[in-house]
Amino acid sequence: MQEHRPASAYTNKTPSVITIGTFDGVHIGHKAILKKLVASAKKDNLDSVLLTFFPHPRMVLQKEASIQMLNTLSEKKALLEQTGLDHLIIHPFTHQFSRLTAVEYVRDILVNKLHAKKIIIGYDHRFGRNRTATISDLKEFGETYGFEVEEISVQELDDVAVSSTKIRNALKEGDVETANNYLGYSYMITGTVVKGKGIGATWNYPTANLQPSDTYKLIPKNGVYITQAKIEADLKYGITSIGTNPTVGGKSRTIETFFLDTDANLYDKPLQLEFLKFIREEETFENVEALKSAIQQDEKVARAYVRTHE
Ligand SMILES: Cc1cc2nc3c(=O)[nH]c(=O)nc-3n(C[C@H](O)[C@H](O)[C@H](O)COP(=O)(O)O)c2cc1C
Ligand SMILES: Nc1ncnc2c1ncn2[C@@H]1O[C@H](COP(=O)(O)OP(=O)(O)O)[C@@H](O)[C@H]1O
Repeated sequence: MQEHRPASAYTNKTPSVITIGTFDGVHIGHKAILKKLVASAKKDNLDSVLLTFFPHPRMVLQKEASIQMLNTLSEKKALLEQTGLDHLIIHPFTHQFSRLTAVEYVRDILVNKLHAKKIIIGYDHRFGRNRTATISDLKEFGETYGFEVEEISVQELDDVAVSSTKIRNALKEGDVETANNYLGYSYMITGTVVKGKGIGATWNYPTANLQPSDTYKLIPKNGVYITQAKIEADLKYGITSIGTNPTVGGKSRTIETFFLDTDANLYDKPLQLEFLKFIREEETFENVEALKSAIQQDEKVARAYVRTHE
């Protein structure tokens, strides 16, 4: 897969089959559309192209600082890499770009730049300044400029939209198993290990504090989870606490993991944490002793899980 950023960096001249969208999560519904795209490219000797916008239009137009995404851009790239897609075009969504009229966008970008022969797109796709153009406009443009439009049905699109919303909602409820079923892989948070208060190690439960790489990444509900991560080339299981650590008077939210059976030094190292199962809610314990025995119990639960999953 070749990456092009922005669209003007795309210089390939091979006629293409294109789909357009955020594809946040690259979940099983998205994969079905991408499979269709890649198969269509093969059949008609076209290059498959995904045109995506980053930052997300809502981050730019509505200044939604709180927007939460299932994938960071680099996670999305890694997931798309596995689909057989030929070209990923990441175009920055700016105010200026948003003012392109439908005809300018179709003619200058889709046709002249990307050499569209076919566009596979949802029935409700809207584009151009103020999102006024519809799929029937796109079909008319297709007659003028010589490309075909394949419409993704209500049913197919509903499956996609529903699973995206369901994944977000499931994660916000801590239900990572449902989220993972829709994603087709384990939900992950990517980032770097940073210093914490240094309390964990004094209890024999050192915890790697994960600082997510991107602020827009959706963090699952506060609570304790079974997780896994690659530590120095080995896959290790962990117990991860997401929360404000109320027992020790914490204020800000942290993502802390005690990894089973390792004593690796993880400070300043990259970490990609995969979420496997919710164990329990975050609690405010009477004292540190009660917290420690709760963590011991969490470890037992995790070890039992590992035994049945290895
Ligand atoms: C598996 C696990 C479960 C935890 N559960 C809770 C909890 O329910 N309530 C709480 O206040 N802190 C909880 N903690 C967080 C501890 O308070 C935290 O690890 C401790 O403050 C050490 O932080 P440090 O990395 O800054 O040293 C949990 C930590 C782990 C590893
Ligand atoms: N099994 C382990 N799980 C997590 N971190 C570990 C483990 N063994 C060693 N470490 C190291 O210990 C650090 C955490 O120790 P801790 O006392 O909790 O300090 P901090 O509060 O700075 O996170 C981790 O960042 C990592 O470098």
